[in-house]
Amino acid sequence: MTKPINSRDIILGILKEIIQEEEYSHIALRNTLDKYQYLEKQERAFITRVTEGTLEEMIKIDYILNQFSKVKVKKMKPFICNLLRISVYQILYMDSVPDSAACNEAVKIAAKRGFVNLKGFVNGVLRNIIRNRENIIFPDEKAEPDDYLSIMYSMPKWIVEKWLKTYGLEKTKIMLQSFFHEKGTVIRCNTKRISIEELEKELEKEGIVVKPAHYLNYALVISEFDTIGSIKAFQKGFFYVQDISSMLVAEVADPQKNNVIIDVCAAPGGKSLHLAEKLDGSGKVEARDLTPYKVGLIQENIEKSQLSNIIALQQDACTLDLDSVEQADILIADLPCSGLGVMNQKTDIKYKMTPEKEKQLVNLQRKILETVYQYVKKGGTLVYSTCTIDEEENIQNVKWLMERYPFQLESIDAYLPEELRSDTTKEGYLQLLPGIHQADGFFIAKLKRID
Ligand SMILES: C[S@@+](CC[C@H](N)C(=O)[O-])C[C@H]1O[C@@H](n2cnc3c(N)ncnc32)[C@H](O)[C@@H]1O
Repeated sequence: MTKPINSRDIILGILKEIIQEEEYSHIALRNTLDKYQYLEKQERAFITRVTEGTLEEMIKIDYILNQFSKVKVKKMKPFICNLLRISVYQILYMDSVPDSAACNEAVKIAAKRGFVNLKGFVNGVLRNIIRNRENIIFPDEKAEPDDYLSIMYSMPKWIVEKWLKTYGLEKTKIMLQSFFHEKGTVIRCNTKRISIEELEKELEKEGIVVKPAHYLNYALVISEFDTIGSIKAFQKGFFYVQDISSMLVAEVADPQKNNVIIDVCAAPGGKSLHLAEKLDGSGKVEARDLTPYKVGLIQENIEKSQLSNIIALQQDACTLDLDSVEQADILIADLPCSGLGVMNQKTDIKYKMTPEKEKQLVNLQRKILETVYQYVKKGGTLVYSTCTIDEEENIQNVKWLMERYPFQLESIDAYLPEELRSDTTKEGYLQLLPGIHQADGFFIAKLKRID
């Protein structure tokens, strides 16, 4: 008989993929849970909680480990380091796991994985933390606010510094806190297939908890389900998983009958599908992306949606497609970005993004914009969006575009719920901030071609 697989071993495998092999956290976790589908729901929940929790709290956990271990985190063997991290997470954040169990399991795993000589070290560090959990010394909030926020909310210091400068202490704190709140999964009803009331009933029949979402009446928040893929209403294409912020892109774009829409960075297709749905069978949406794999994802979603006015195409947005010049009534530029507005879903982003990578992304965004603006018809619309909250990737790119090319911002107030209207939306752009607004951190600007 094969030995049952230990959940903590599974968690360490996932963390290795994310931290050492640079896999995205949501993909590594999803692939592993798919592989171990036979595990009990409770065990799957434990794996998810410890993996996500350890990643969410990793800067703080490393800070604590450095305080109680002679060998600093940077010098530890990666496997032992991750083993200590998940154990500290269980000790400090999970009442359901007795301290002794977290510690003993860690020691057993160290021995089983060939680190017999480090059993004492693992045991010593963890017992030291258990004994001194009330005596951990953190940076002083008043004297060193950057360090304090960075450690208490496990956010790299360069991000904290940037946000403090742009948004001030109060908003930065709210945003940092928001990444720790469970916000449920937001879905957009495919109103061409089912009404929102019927969808609600279908989901409730499957035992799913359903609540209305903020801002838009065709969106819902769902919880208490195993995986999205296992929900029948999802398999039938009755809804799409999408945050409200992304839905607002189609609202702001405001497509009209027979419009031609080009979405230059479309995979997996959320915004394109929403726009096609709004065109109500008329016009055409070209949903483009860089690789066959990404185009395949869009195709899959088109098939599920059963919409007929949308096609998926492979096209590099940095290369001018002459046939598209001045063809689009609406151009959607939902560009690759640092993703710093969606860190509650993709926890590892904060560790993978760097100021240098962000600069490269700004260059890429500008390269794409200077190519694809040409596809907009005279008098047509360009909607620029990102899922980040850094000004360099957002309003500064919009200004950069307007300085060089014939575009001007246009008020978006008419398309937004009252609570989201402000001076900037009157001017033509919206910066959603996590925790401050009831949506992901996201940026949307609407520009009209004026030559
Ligand atoms: C923010 S995501 C788009 C999300 C999508 N609009 C949606 O709503 O589902 C950015 C996309 O840009 C694509 N991308 C990156 N570089 C690209 C390029 N040079 N040309 C076309 N697409 C690109 C990525 O593959 C990724 O799918």
